[in-house]
Amino acid sequence: MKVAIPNKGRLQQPTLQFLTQVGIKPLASDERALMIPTSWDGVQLVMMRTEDIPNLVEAGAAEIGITGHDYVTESKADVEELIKLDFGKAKIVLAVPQNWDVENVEDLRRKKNGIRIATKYYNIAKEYLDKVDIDAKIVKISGAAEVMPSLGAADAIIDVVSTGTTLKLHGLKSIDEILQTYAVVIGNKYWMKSEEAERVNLVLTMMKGVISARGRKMIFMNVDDSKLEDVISSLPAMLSPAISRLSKTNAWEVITVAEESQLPEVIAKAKAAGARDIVVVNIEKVVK
Ligand SMILES: Nc1ncnc2c1ncn2[C@@H]1O[C@H](COP(=O)(O)OP(=O)(O)OP(=O)(O)O)[C@@H](O)[C@H]1O
Ligand SMILES: O=P(O)(O)OC[C@H]1O[C@H](OP(=O)(O)OP(=O)(O)O)[C@H](O)[C@@H]1O
Ligand SMILES: [Mg+2]
Repeated sequence: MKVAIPNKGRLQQPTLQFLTQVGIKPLASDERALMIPTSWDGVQLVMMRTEDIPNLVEAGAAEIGITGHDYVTESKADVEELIKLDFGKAKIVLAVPQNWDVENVEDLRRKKNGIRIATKYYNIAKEYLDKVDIDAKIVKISGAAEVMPSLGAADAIIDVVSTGTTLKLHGLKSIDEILQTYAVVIGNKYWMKSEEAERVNLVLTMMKGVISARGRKMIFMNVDDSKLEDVISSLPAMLSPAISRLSKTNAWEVITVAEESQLPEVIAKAKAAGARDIVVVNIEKVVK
């Protein structure tokens, strides 16, 4: 089976890191190779422009692919978004010059008719502008949108923002948020019927396992017999905490899983209930 992944750009490194955790490690090959074998027998990586991945997965170039939700929306490709990933997070916004007396879309609508908006997201922009009833001309570009207003090539832009540094640097401000974006695993509509269906299914299961393990920790602790009930009732768990007898004392080892964000609270409660020797361990995968 083939997995389409970005051949460069912001999503490439996090995608490779994610795949390594899934168990798909690219095997050394020519640096310029666009088709790469991996440590997972029968799984090949195909390197493509992030923007092209939705259409190419629709066309059957790969069973699944990793790209941005923004590009899936923009392309209108007939693919399924199978797994929402926890990287590549950003927003698509409408931005205007900071010195404009415009704070929101209503102000912009009042300002003038026929403004020019530079963007690489033509379809997203068109749909949005129709929805908010702004009469604009879209100037289609393929990058560097932020510089267009100062060059006089456009009045405003629709572009991707994460920290907002680039907007600020070019004297622009966001006045509306159009779309939240993130990396996604997409699938060809027909993969389930392909010869590779079984392998694809297993890869997807492992991908989901990695995502649901993120942000979770495994906790081990020792608890005396007399405190066992109190400690167990203080703990969160996927189903319920596990217990096993310690070999030499009248005590137990209690094991559970908790959200990393809740760890300080969970540990404090367990300690107060009588737990000791608390050990926190990373989880690699949680397969449901
Ligand atoms: N701060 C950000 N700026 C741009 N894109 C981001 C950001 N954060 C996440 N992304 C996402 O990364 C993807 C952009 O990847 P893409 O490879 O097309 O562009 P790039 O990383 O800017 O590289 P290049 O423009 O050099 O080709 C999009 O899906 C986008 O939503
Ligand atoms: O809100 P910020 O954190 O400033 O990020 C936004 C910037 O990041 C992207 O460019 P990228 O760095 O990917 O380079 P590019 O212009 O070559 O696409 C995007 O096109 C913006 O310019
Ligand atoms: Mg870019």
